[in-house]
Amino acid sequence: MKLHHQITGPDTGEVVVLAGSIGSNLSMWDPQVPRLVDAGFRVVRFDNRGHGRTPVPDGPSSLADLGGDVVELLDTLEVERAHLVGLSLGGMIGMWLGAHRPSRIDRLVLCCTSAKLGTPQTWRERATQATTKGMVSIADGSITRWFTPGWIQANPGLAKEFHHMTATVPARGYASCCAAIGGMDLRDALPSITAPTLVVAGADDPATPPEHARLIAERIPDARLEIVDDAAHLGNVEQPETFGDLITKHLTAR
Ligand SMILES: O=C(O)CC1=CCC(=O)O1
Repeated sequence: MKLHHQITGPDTGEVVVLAGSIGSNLSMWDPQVPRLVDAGFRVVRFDNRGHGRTPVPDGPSSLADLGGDVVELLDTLEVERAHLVGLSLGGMIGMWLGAHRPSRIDRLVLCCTSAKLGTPQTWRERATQATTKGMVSIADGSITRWFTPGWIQANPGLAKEFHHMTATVPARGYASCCAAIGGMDLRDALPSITAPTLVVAGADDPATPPEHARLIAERIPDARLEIVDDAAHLGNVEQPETFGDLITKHLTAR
């Protein structure tokens, strides 16, 4: 599927693809783009299928479908090899690509993500909630997982914007990506990833807690783990400087 995307930064820069969470759109990466562009990268970010301005697929998707979308995007842009920074569902896409399309991936940063999350039933229920109760009910739940209570209290305007971001995702698009997460188990694929990998977790993330990050870092050869304090699931928004530093240092380390 053709992904709606946005490119920022010099044509000659190494390409960094930013892959986001379920219920988001490419603007979730706003805090990291200027830093990456300053470091000389050409930043490519996209809306997952069924999210933002990318079309809604017919029926459930698999993680291989979402990974295939990114490969198609790289092909369209004539990019042979890119770094990938993914958060949550975006990190799952990154792990899938690292394991199944290793020639297309340079370095990986896997933020607030999991190699296996919940059960197929959990995600069928989430999909049914989206299509029967509506996306405002999904957004009401997401916001409490995405941010710590203190951050929401201190940033009511931004919290409202992120609530709106999820509430306006098409329910069938969200449900399609729920199926991809429910059907995913990347645990046995992790040891085959050869890309230099940084795993970042939010210490207060209730959705993909630090122990999920630890498992990923233990199974990917030579991966490094960082746990960021005072961050829930959208750690890149709650702790933008720390995430920006970690990502940029990992991608530029020689
Ligand atoms: O449940 C949430 O909103 C957190 C989450 C799990 C996978 C993902 O992309 O976001």
